[in-house]
Amino acid sequence: MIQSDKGADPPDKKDMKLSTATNPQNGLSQILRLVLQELSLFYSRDVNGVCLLYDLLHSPWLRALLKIYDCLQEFKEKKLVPATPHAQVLSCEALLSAHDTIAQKDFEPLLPPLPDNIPESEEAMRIVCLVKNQQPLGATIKRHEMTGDILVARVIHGGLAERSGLLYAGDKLVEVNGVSVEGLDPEQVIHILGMSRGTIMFKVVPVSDPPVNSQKMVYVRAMTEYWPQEDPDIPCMDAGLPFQKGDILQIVDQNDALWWQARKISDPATCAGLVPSNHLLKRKQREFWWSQPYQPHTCLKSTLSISMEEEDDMKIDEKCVEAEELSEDKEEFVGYGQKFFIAGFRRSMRLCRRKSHLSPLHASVCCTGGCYSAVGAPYEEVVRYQRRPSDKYRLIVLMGPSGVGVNELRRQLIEFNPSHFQSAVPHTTRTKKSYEMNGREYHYVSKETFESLIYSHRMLEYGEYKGHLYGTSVDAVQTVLVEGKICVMDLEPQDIQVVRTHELKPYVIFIKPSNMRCMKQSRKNAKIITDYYVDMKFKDEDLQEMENLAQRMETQFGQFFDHVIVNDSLHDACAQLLSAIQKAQEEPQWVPATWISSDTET
Ligand SMILES: Nc1ncnc2c1ncn2[C@@H]1O[C@H](COP(=O)(O)OP(=O)(O)OP(=O)(O)O)[C@@H](O)[C@H]1O
Repeated sequence: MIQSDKGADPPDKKDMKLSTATNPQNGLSQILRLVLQELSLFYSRDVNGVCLLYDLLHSPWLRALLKIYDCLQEFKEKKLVPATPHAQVLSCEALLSAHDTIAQKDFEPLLPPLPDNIPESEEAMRIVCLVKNQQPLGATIKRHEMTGDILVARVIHGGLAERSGLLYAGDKLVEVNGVSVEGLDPEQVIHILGMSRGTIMFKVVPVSDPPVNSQKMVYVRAMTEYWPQEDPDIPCMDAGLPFQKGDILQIVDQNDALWWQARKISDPATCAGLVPSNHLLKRKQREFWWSQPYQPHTCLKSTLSISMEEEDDMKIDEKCVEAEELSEDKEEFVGYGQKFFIAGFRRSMRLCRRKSHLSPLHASVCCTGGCYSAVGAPYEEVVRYQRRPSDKYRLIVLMGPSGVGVNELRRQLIEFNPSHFQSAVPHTTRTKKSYEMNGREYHYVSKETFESLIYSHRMLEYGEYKGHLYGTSVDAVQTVLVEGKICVMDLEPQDIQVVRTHELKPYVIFIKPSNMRCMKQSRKNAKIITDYYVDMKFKDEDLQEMENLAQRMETQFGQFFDHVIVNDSLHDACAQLLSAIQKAQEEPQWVPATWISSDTET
């Protein structure tokens, strides 16, 4: 006993103090402390059995248990606060009762029990149970050419199979819902799957090396459209992803050289779909192009032949020179009733622009958009670009069918804030008039100088009108941007490729007419600019032509449009234009990846 007495530690006063100080309210801990104090008196007197009781009560586990009890008591008195505001109304009891109800419930559908007659030799098999709901399973199958085995050809990203993490491309299907697939065609397997409801059980031999998708995520802009339903080559039509020109696609899998998996960023929640790879789509485009009846290239058309209509135009042009020049002068002097001069709105400049793509000079120097869409890259890699405040502003390009209001909107924008928005001063080879100033209305240059600017690719757009050349140079645009202003220019769509450089980072806004009924109403007092007439009113044919041209432009060049504005009410269109320009300059936008890599190189 003495030994045990010696052996027993005296009550730890320090420890007890600590527990009293930290928790004076503790009921059981406190009682235990007092009992131990009492016992320590008998302990020294060696009363029979006291040592045993003392050791028991002094044991760490009992003390820990009592501490936990005390803590729980303390929390019981505290008010529990739910983590989310809408859970305020829930009481603790309600939550526990909900939990118990759910825990006791058997949810549908019940998975079938695993077959118990799996032979030893089938160790390498995997049983996969997927619950089919409204969604497709998200996997495609194929037959191995040599062995005839039915294999999982690909697992679609974001689909049911991929989310289960149980099926991989290359897995061999052995059974579907207990039916052996040996000797079956993929179509027959699909039929079995189609007939199945609820749970589908696959027996598979797992691929030895499940593919790992380590490629980085790539985003592309579709430069062409694709309709899987019209493509007989697609391995699985239902898994195809249709897209239109200009759609931004996230390429999530490029493991297959021919068929990539992609999803539209406008629809990120859906599972991916199959799209032709860059290489395959290019091949398809080329095949399609060659299969079309021969059409002389639009570039060549104008150099080779001048149609009767154009010859007529030329005759009429001659007759109208006087009226034209007069009206130009009037335009200059009146200056649109402005308090300040805005360059680039001259009638001659606007008319030459319209004819620019017909010009032989133009044709010999650059290839137009028609060419581009036939043989150009079907996907353009894009990245998110956010202009930094120290960067120059992005060039704003407006385009639309003649008469839609491109110049009206551009003019209103500049008038609204001339210290922020500006046009570039164009170049011309015509002689300066007495009231004009070099560098204000135009930069007046010789024909040789103008042509050298064209051949050195310093002209963004140019054309010939009444024997004179007119155009806008890169430097003229840069002059505006360097001044810290936003340069707004209008452009014919066939010139779009020339401005798409990392230097200018253009943001292209397409101005579109509204429907005929609205246009008839809104354009009652509008004036059209033509080669022959000054201030002519819009006729129904003009509005119809505008609508047709707008459709053609969208079909052919829609992939380049960053934003589309329907110019119905001028007031609304101006407000939309302002807001679009602000977003272009201040919010992240998709731009060609080459613009950004060029930035880092320089
Ligand atoms: N939303 C609108 N509502 C009413 N009139 C409009 C509207 N937009 C433009 N207009 C008028 O339509 C006429 C043609 O517009 P504008 O000259 O800007 O056309 P455009 O697209 O620049 O084509 P072009 O280069 O052939 O002149 C002008 O009289 C203009 O004031």
